[in-house]
This record gives sequence, C-alpha cells and structure tokens, in this order.
Amino acid sequence: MSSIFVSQNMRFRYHHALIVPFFSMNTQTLSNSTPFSNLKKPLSFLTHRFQPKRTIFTVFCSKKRNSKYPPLPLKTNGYHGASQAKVPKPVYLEENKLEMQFGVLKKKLEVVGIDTEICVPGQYNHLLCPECQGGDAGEKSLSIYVAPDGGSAVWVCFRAKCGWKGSTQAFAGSSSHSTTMNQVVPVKKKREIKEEDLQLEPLCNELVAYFAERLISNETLQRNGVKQRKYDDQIVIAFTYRRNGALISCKYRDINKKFWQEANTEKIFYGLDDIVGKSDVIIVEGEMDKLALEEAGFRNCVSVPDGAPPSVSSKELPPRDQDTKYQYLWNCKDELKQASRIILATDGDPPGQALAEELARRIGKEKCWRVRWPKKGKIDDCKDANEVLMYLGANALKEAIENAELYPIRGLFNFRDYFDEIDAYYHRTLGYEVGLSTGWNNLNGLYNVVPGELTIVTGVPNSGKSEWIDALLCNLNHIAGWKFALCSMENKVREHARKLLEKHVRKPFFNERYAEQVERMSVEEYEQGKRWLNDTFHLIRCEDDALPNVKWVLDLAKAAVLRHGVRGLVIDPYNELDHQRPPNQTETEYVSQMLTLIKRFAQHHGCHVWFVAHPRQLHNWVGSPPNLYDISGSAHFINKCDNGIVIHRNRDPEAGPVDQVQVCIRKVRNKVAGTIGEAVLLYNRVTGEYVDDDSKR
Ligand SMILES: Nc1ncnc2c1ncn2[C@@H]1O[C@H](COP(=O)(O)OP(=O)(O)OP(=O)(O)O)[C@@H](O)[C@H]1O
Repeated sequence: MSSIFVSQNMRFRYHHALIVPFFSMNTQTLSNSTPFSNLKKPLSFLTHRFQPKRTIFTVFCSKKRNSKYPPLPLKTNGYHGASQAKVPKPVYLEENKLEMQFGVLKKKLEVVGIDTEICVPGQYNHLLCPECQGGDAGEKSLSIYVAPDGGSAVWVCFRAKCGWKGSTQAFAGSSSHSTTMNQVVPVKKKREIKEEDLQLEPLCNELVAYFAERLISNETLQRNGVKQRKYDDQIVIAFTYRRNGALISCKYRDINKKFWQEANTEKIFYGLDDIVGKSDVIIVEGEMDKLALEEAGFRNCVSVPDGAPPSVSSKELPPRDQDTKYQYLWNCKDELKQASRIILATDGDPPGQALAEELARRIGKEKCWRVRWPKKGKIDDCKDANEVLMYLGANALKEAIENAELYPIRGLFNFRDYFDEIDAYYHRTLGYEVGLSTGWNNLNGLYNVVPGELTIVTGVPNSGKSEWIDALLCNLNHIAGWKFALCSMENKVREHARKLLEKHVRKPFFNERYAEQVERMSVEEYEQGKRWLNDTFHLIRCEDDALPNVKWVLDLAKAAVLRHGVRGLVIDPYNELDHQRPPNQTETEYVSQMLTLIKRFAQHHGCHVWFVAHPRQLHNWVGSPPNLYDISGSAHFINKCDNGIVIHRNRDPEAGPVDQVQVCIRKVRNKVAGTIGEAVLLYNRVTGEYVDDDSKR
C-alpha cells in the first residue's frame, strides 16, 4: 500500500503513512531563536498539496457563513453549497465530458470565491480559504476534493476558527454529491501502525535543547517516548500516542507550530498509560502541557489530541458515533472511569474554557475540577501549564494544580462563591445590614427596615395602617434619604399629598376643625414640601378604571428602582389589586405565587416592600387586635412574609387614651432586625405624625 504526498515542487512517496493535516488553535509559539531555526531548510511540506490514494476527508461542523459572496439558497445534506441548479445534464461525447463538467463546476466554485486555478479532478487540493484567508499565517487550509469526472466538489477549511465547508455539482445529477460523500465517509476500521513504519528517531541535540528552553527535561522526553522524524531533510517532533505501550497514533509538530497526525488511527489521549488506575486525572490541551506537568511532579496527566473548539456547542450531547470531535473520550472511557477526580487544566483562553466545558459535559461536572492559571505579570494570566512552568517555575505549576476548584455546576454553589457578599455583611460596608431604624425608639428593638424584605401590614379597617406606613416612610426619608414607590389604590392623589405634607412640614394643610387652631403650613412651606414630595415619592397608578395586577405593579416598581433609586415599595391594599386567577388555581396557590413574585422583586432589587392586607370579616369582634392568620385569603401571608405587623388603635375612651396606637410585631424572620413584641405610639390627629408613647417604654 502506498500514498502519494504531493508538494508544490516535488512529490514524496512513502509507505503506510497517510497524513491528514489539522490545525490546533491553542499551542505555544515557538520563538525565533529555537533550535529549529538552525535546521538547514525550513519545513515546507505542510503547504504542499497532496494526492493520497485513499484519504479520509474529515467533515467538521459547518459554521454560519459570513462571506463577501452572496448567500446561496440551495443546500445538500446540510452543507452550504454553491448552486445545485436543476439544469438538465447535457449529453457529451465521453472525452469531452470531464472538460465540460469541470468547466461548469469551476465557474460555480469561483462564485463562492474558490480559486480553481490549481484544482485537479480526482484528488484533494489545498488552497487559500476565501472565508478566513488562512488566518494570520495565510495557511492553505481549504481542502477541496473534486470528483474524477469533474462533476462535483466538496470542501472544508481545516482551521478550527473557520471550519467553512460546502459542496456543489456542475449539473443536477452530475457525479452525485451523495455519492461523493459516500466515498468520503470515514472508514470505521482504524489503521494499525508500527514504530518501524514511521521511521521515528531519537531526538537530536537541537530538539532536546529546544525542549530544555521550555524547561522540559530529557528524562521527561524519554519517559514519554518523544521522538523525531525526518521528512526529506526536514526534522519534526513526533509525539507518540500509546495504549499499553503499543503505538496507536503519532502526532507531528514542525517549526511553524503546525500539527498533523497519522491519518485514520484511533484517537486517544496523549499519555493514556499514565492515568491507568489513577484516582486523580489531569487533562491538558497539548502535549507540551502534559510534559510540563511531569516537570511539576504530575504523571497522572493526559493531553487531548485535537486542541480546543472555538466555542461551546449549544446542541445536546451527540451519541458516540456522531461525537466525532470527542471520539478520544469515548475511546478512553475505561481509563477515565476509575478516576474520582478529573482536573481540567486546559488553556485560560476562550477556546480552552470551551474545551473544559465540553469535557465536563461529557465526563460529568460533579467529577470535575478546574484549574485557574496564575498571573505571569501584573495584568496577564499565564495561558497554560507550560507557560506557568516557564514564567513561574515548577512549584507555581504544582500549586495551581493543587488549588484546582470544583467545576461550577449551574445552580449549585459553595459559600465561597458568596464570600464577597458575606464579608460585606460582616463588615457592614453596604449599610442597613441590621436594618434601618424606624425613627421610633419604642420600635428600635422590635422592627428595623432591612432592604429586600417583605413586611405585611394588617389591622381592622380605619386602624391607621396607611397613616402609620406614611409616617414610617417620612421617617426613613428624613433619617436616610430613602425614596419610595407608592401603589396606594384607595388614596386620591391630592389626599395622599396632604397627609404626607402634613407629616413632613408638621403643620396642618388647612385651617379646618381638625387643625385645632394650629396654624396651617405657609405657602413657602407648602412649596418646599411639594418639591420634597416630588423628589421622595413615585406614584404607581392605573390611569383608567382597571385594577392593576401585581406583575404590572412590580414592573413599574422595577423601573422606579432603576430610574429613581427607590428603596421601598408600598402596595396598599391587597384587595384593590386585580386577582384574576386560572380556574384550576386555588386562592391559597394564587397568594403563594403572588407573594413569591413580590419577594423575588424585593430581594433582587434590594427594595423593602410593605404590603397591606385586610383581615377577613371578624365575627364577634371584641375590639382586640386581629391575628395575622385572620388575613383574608390565605395563611401564606404570614408564612411567606419576613415581617408581620398588626396596627391597632384604641377607640374606647373608657379603655384608655384614643390617640394610642399599638404596633404589634407578630413575625420577624431575621433576628438581627428585630423580634416579636409590641410598641405603643401616639397619633397626632392634627399633623398625622406618630411619636413614641414614653409612658409605655
Ligand atoms: N390613633 C388614631 N386616632 C384617631 N384617628 C386615627 C388614628 N389613626 C388613624 N386615624 C384616622 O383614621 C383614618 C383612617 O386611617 P387609615 O386610612 O390609615 O386607616 P387604614 O387602617 O389604612 O384603613 P383602611 O383599612 O380602611 O384602609 C384617618 O382619617 C386617620 O386620620
């Protein structure tokens, strides 16, 4: 068996080996002073066209085209392709057939930008890819196969960052695309290779010195069977891939950091024998990294054979036979199975992270850990294991591996993930961690206002729930400058303004009977008060007759948080919201869902919510404060709230002063912010203010 390897200038013929080049994305850059540069002739064979007798045409997933050429509408077998126009196939004399078909095919290829000048039917041709122009290096990375009769072509760009592929036919029914594809479907049976066939040699002194520059010792090279191979008078590094000591594949690397490997050999990890029976397995992205880790004392390490993908696939995991890029994982399943910890030490760049994610998806994230590479300077992180070894030394590399973290699983966290937030809480750097004082000393030990919590306020009708909340908001504004969104459906705006202004200015709005001869606020005070009112409160109101639903209220409250920085929201009362619920939902379920929405809003925006709910009609009510469980609708009000408050006032002059108001703290979830108890305040009917009842301390 022989294969023909065609260069631009000459042809090499050699036995057994069939080479398919591939290009890794994430590899170290060789410096100009490498020993390679001392080699007599630059390596050139990678840019050669080659003409294998039997070649595997590996098809990569197509990516979205972003071509300067117009999009072509017809596709075959999921490929992007040049026109497959259904022009009837003309009848030609046999000798003219190839020429005519190929002529038409060339025109179609030129439309998509493929230069057909050097395309030869019946073989693989390597050209400059019109999509990526071969990247920075200008590689001839587009491999195109033209059928022997010149009637069809398939192509793929082997640069991982590009991957452009497609197919076309000269005429509908010319050597059919599917036939062509059938010819190039990967052969299942893998080629067995022998060391002597590859003509591998021990590394020359220059290559040993090249590795030494990267702090890889000769001992490590020998143990890992790193060899060299000559192509004509070129020398390249040969990384031998083995299982149970037997050679399975070989990967080559030249001076230009180009990689290729023995075609149609089984894909396995590099260094596979080193992980057999190991409970900790490290996976890296390149052979150099595997060797670097050995220098840091880790032999239990393997390298992936194919580098990293440009990004994480959004698709479901494919079955084994379709998981082409990760065949090595399937092939090494048994060796990986016994490991309890897989440490993913891929490159720190986006493709490296994408590789880690793809590996973790397949292995199982619960078994995986990840390595973060340390900084090499003030700003940049090291890219990979070999860079850490070179810049920071073996100890730093060892430390990076030992400090591997659990691979993140969405929705599963450690406290460590929250340490910044917990630190801020401990050091009280955000403010109000233990709650903001209400401004009433009698309440200080019982109820403090914590951002992000939900307080349910209840009480019999006319007990002063709305009045007390208004007074509380005025205090919070005066103490800490907090602003609020008000969704007070029962209040007329002008009445609400009056009540708030009276509390703020501490004078009655009118000279009416309720003012008890206290002088009303002056025009100046009123005007100043208006400005304060406008700056402090933002109104959420339904302009029409419709009742607002809770989602609508929360959306507007969110806008008020983002636009005006409000720290609190009042929804007063619950029964004035639109409570249409699906017929199959109970009121209990509905209330539970509604309160979940409100709590999520509060927590997410660090906004305290006061939600007023009325008790159900109390039969045989004897004038005592109601219970939180008396709230009409559902016990979820008490179950779900952070704080539950009952406002109650004495209306019987015989029983005590009628200006006394009980603030009954019936539930406090957060012991840091308060506790269950009762405070008594005095209500000033003239200004609507509440003050501590000193007699009840
Ligand atoms: N301690 C009090 N003494 C006398 N009047 C009071 C007292 N507290 C509140 N009021 C008055 O009671 C009226 C109703 O107050 P408010 O609207 O705050 O009660 P509410 O509990 O929210 O009522 P509702 O449940 O009907 O919405 C107001 O006119 C207010 O001035």
